[in-house]
Amino acid sequence: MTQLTDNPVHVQTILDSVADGVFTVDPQLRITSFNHAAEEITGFSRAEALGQPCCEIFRTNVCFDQCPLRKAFASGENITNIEVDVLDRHNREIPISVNASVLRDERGDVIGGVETFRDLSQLRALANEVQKQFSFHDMISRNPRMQQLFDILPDVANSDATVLLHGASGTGKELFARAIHNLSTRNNQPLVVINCGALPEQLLEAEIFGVRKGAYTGAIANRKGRLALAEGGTLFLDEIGDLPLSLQVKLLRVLENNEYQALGSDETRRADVRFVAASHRDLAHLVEEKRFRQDLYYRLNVVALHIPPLSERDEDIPLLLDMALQRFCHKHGKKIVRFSQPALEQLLAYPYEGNVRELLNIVERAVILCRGSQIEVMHIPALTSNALALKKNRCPDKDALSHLLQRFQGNRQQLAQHLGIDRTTLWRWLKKHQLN
Ligand SMILES: Nc1ncnc2c1ncn2[C@@H]1O[C@H](COP(=O)(O)OP(=O)(O)OP(=O)(O)O)[C@@H](O)[C@H]1O
Repeated sequence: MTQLTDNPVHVQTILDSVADGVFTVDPQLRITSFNHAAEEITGFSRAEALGQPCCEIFRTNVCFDQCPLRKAFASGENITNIEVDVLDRHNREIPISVNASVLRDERGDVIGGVETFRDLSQLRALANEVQKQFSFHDMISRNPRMQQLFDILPDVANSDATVLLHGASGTGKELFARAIHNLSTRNNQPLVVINCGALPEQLLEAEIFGVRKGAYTGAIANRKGRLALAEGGTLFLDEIGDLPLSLQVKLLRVLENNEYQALGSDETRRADVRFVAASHRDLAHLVEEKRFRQDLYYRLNVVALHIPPLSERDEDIPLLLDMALQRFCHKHGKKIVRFSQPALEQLLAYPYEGNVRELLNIVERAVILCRGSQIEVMHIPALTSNALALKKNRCPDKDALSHLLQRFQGNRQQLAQHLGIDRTTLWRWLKKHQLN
């Protein structure tokens, strides 16, 4: 009995009825069949394609080093769902997903290969649309609590009121501060950032309020503080909970009547500045412990916004992973199109105690390590118990920390990077053990 597939016309009709592009090649990779969808996606006609080397017609970014058909020939295994870009007849890049398999005769000898591919343009466009829909001033989130914050931010920004941002490290407090500044009428004046936890008291005072020549040994000239640099604009006081009590009094005075004095000077200056402060610590708790002035707390707490940690917004992780992949591929000039399924599962299950910052670090590292077109499990750091302890933001003991400090020859930036923590956290740890 003759089989349906014995008749080449039937075979072509069957192939043409498939929505995916399909072409076959001989062992020398010359095209032996080309279906209708392949014509549609590539823009080349069947007549043009037949007999040509497949890399002349089906021009992808992996033809020369990662050709799926060659891989299938070499391994004898099917290659599935590789995402690549193909150039159509008019040199437009089209994202596609490719499968490749070897074709054998009855004796098992290789007689060619078949490649099928699906146009992902619409899917990609949809994904971009989703990203846009959930984006707000460089931030992305589909979490209802975050969306509420995005919603009220324009009004908050317009009010010129002091804002207190509360959220764990890496949740995006600085991005919120920037959005508030950019949405406010002060947006044509500077936004100046100062981290209140990163400097010892005297230097911090000089940094915020400015310093008069001779106020202390290192003060060799008059210098403007960040408050003066932010004139007309916004001053973002990060880690306000770390502000020493003496400076809290000074700051309160600026908040109450816009007046301050530079370090070592008795000349009173006026400031026209909007304040946004942030803390990863609960300021009310610090007030109870008498480490933060209650009057300053009330002054700062006019509009308080709480940014939820990433662990309370799982729905954001896939969005952030996609955004991070795009961002770091662009930065490092790579063409990685996705995460493999096992890698994605691992990334979705990750604890991200360092919040969005940690997620970004993990993806950037993976992008740097990855040579192929998708991120694999091996590109993602495994969670060791040591890493887990550090992730919980627990401070290591004094010996361990001092040993690490020596290993990095006192370079705090490198040490913080090594530990996967920000410099402020490291500074707190060093302070705790009196290592600074
Ligand atoms: N929702 C978000 N969408 C996109 N990127 C984000 C988002 N939230 C945070 N990021 C990114 O994560 C990183 C950390 O954010 P940011 O510095 O604003 O956090 P933070 O809360 O101020 O941290 P810290 O308390 O340690 O100073 C930045 O690179 C920021 O761009």
